[in-house]
Amino acid sequence: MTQHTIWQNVLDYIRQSITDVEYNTWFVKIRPLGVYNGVLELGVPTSFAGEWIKKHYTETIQEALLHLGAQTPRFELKVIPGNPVQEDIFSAAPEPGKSTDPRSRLNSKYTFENFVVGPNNSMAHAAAVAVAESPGKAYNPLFIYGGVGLGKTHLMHAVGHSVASRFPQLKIEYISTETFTNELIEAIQKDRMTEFRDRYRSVDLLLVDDIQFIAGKERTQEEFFHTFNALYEAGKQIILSSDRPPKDILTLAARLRSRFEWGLITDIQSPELETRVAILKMNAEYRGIRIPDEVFEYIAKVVTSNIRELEGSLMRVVAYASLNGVEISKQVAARALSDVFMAKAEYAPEEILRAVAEFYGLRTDELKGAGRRKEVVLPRQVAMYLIRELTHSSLPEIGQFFDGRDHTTVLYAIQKVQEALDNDTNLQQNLRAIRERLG
Ligand SMILES: Nc1ncnc2c1ncn2[C@@H]1O[C@H](COP(=O)(O)OP(=O)(O)OP(=O)(O)O)[C@@H](O)[C@H]1O
Repeated sequence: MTQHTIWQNVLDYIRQSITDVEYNTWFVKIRPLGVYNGVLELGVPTSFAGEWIKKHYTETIQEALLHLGAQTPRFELKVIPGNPVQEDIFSAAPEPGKSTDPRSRLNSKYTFENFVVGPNNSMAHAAAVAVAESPGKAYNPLFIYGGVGLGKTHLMHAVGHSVASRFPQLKIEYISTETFTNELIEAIQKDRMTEFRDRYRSVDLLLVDDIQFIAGKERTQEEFFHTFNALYEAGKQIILSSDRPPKDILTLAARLRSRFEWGLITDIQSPELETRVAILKMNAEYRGIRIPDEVFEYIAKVVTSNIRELEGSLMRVVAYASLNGVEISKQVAARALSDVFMAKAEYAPEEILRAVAEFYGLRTDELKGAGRRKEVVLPRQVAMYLIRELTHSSLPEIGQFFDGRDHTTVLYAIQKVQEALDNDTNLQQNLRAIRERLG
């Protein structure tokens, strides 16, 4: 099992530095065979592929192993003719739009059985179970919101799996808002609107991820409005996920917002320590890895941000121990995670501006510009506040960045946000979400 963990991490790292063509030609067919005395053994389909990879990618692979914490990065290539495709336990998040069978877009790991219920998500979980038991009848739509990597997609897919096995005749469609938008644009361009409408209006369960991205997209909102109505009136189930509640999705047409509020709105919060430990244990069990309890506790204490990072950290510890030929212990975990948590991010003002603009569904030039519309003023103040907090920029520099404003304007904005943060839990949550986006 461990070699898959390591290889998946290596691939994730390598992908950032090579082209898709290189990746698909040389890396997709490599199979991790095992780790023997700290040496990662990799299976390649032909000796030609082996030689090519050795000649051109040795450094790339070694660098990835170093990054994973291997003291001496070593790997060996073995020719495995016919190279059987193994079951991928790391089935990546589904890529909507790439498959023709909507059910295959559901990630097989994202089931109710694999979902740990804690105080942070029990309401959302209960609502999802109720919907899975009687789609279209319990809560419609079900609107799940919460920060990055906290399990919204997992819960949606879990409903999909459960409905698929209980009611095999029902048609299920999972789609991200981005894909919905892209498909809509394509349908308009290719004059295929009838097909597009038929497809989305004939489903029994529609799962739409990241609906906050519909903000500011008028045509998509219009089309989604009609899809929503058609399904709702026919008693079909709709589940929506978002990083914020409907009332905080600015530039969302009022008629859509009110529809999103018709059913049940439920949130997922960050998990507390016990739930984080339980999630780590479940993950290890799912992947067949044995780890001492104190290591779970250690990881759960240092990684508090989100569950995706929690899982990533567990995998890093497993990979680190295996590559260095040591048993997993608390000390080893601390070493494996040390550089991850030492590095404090330094952001560029542009990056922060972009994250704030995206969050509020605005353009960056609107944030920088002179507009005094209510919807722009607060986001602009938030951007100034975050730039001050997360960069070394001085007040005059920030003023300059915002189209040459005076530093007193920046100071005023920062004070406004500071004051508001004292008792505005909504704003506190929004700032947390933006920081999470920055990573
Ligand atoms: N309660 C849970 N129990 C077990 N695993 C969980 C739980 N919540 C989240 N996870 C895992 O955490 C990872 C991130 O979850 P998911 O992708 O559903 O988050 P998300 O809220 O949809 O994030 P994003 O906002 O980035 O779309 C997944 O691997 C998921 O299986």
